[in-house]
Order: sequence, then C-alpha cells, then structure tokens
Amino acid sequence: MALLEVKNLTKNFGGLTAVGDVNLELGESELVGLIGPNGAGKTTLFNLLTGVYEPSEGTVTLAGDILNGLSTYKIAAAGLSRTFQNIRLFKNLTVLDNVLIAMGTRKKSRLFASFFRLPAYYKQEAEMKKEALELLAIFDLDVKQASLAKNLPYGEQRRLEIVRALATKPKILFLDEPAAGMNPQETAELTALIKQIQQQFNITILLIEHDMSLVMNVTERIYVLEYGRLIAHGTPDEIKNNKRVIEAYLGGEA
Ligand SMILES: Nc1ncnc2c1ncn2[C@@H]1O[C@H](COP(=O)(O)OP(=O)(O)OP(=O)(O)O)[C@@H](O)[C@H]1O
Repeated sequence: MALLEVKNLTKNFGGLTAVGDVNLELGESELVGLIGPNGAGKTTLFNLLTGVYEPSEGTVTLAGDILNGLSTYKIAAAGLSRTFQNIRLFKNLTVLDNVLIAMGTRKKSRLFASFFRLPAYYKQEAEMKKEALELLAIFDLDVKQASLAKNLPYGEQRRLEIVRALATKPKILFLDEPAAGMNPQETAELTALIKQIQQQFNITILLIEHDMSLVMNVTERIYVLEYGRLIAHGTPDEIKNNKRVIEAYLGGEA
C-alpha cells in the first residue's frame, strides 16, 4: 500500500477547477517531483494535501487513514509537513527559536513539569535544543543560531524553512519551490541537501520546482499538471521526452 494515496482529488473555485480529478501515490522514502506551468494547480494541490483547503471531491489517505476534513494542525501531527512558496518564518525570533517552536508542535508538552519548572522540564528543553542544533548543522545554520531570522540572507531563510518543516519529524515533506530566488550555486547546494535529507531521515518528499535541472537531478518520478489535470507521470527521462509535457511548457512560454 502507498504511504499517501490521492484519489480523484478536485478543487473548484467558483467556475474554475484549480485541481481536477487528480490521482497520485507516494511510497515510503520516495523523492517525487510535481511540475507544471504557472497556474497549473501545484500549490492548490499542496494546500489540499495539507488541509489548507477542503477538497470539492476526492480523498487523501495516509497509511490507510483518510485525512479529508482534518485541520492543518491535525494533518501536521499525522506526519505531513511543508514549506511555503513565500517564506513564512518568525522573522523577529532567532534561528534557534524558529526551530524550537516547530518542535514544540510535536512534543507532548508536559504542562505540569513546565509550569513548576521541574527537572523533567529542563531535561526536555536541553534535549530539544540539542536536536535543533543538530538539524541546523546539516544546513550549515548552527553558527547562525542566535541571529534573527529576518537578518539571514535569502538563501539561508529558505534553508531555515526546510529545517523548521523537518523539526516536526514528518513522514512526508512537501517542498514548494525551495530554490525560488536562489542563485545557481545555492540551487546546486540545495539539490544535494534535499537528496541528503531524504536518505538520512528516510522520509518521503514531494517537490514542486520550476528549476528543471533540480527536479530532473533529484527525483525518482515526476507528476506533471496542466490546468489542474495530470497530463503525465514517469521517470525524469520519460518526462523530458514526453511530447505532451513539452507542448505544455512551450505553450506556456508562447
Ligand atoms: N484561493 C483561490 N481562489 C480562486 N482561485 C484560486 C485560488 N488559489 C488558486 N487559484 C487559481 O487556481 C489556479 C491554480 O493556481 P496554483 O497557485 O495552484 O497554481 P501553481 O501551479 O501553483 O502556479 P505557480 O507555478 O504560478 O505557483 C490558478 O488559476 C489560480 O489563479
């Protein structure tokens, strides 16, 4: 059974079908791409998968459990985590606090211990900090732990977003254009990092990306959307040579 199963997923905004009858599956520890021209419905699909929108039709199932209708919080707790196209950090908090807050959403807060500042509270705090710094180190951000998020260069803010998403210990990570606005060197570094975290954490990743070289280099399979419909699905080589996909992209640029 697939880890995530999407069946006949549809989202209508008035008369516009932003996502229409989409079927897709994600297996354990797979790195899968989601591409398509501007306005194809990629972000809407992410919003459906993470509970931001309720589907007009269809189902999203995680390891056999239906997720439709659950709040974003419950879906995150079930193991689905994401980054946003527009960076959404706590800009006036430190890099470390940004990660600790994300971790806090998964820890069963021991209210009693935290209220009375019992030893268990300090132990948990110390463990979380250690874990946060280990995660930050993977992204070369541990040295910036005390910087305010708003003072990081753009590429580092994007990396911090991924750290925050990983801090919730997801089963599946949705990355919405993680390389947007990055220069070629930053993009190449990020490509290697995405591959690394998928293997190191053994998680499933669905990646929306406009940078074709990034998608083609790291993913095992790719889904292609156009006008809300899936028009192709296959390996990077199959997608590269797919006539329908080439037409969709050329049409978009014409
Ligand atoms: N909340 C909304 N209300 C109405 N229409 C919407 C809404 N969100 C998205 N749309 C429309 O749905 C379609 C799909 O948009 P979406 O942002 O999902 O595409 P996308 O593939 O992520 O595009 P891009 O690559 O430009 O980010 C577009 O026509 C968009 O205008």
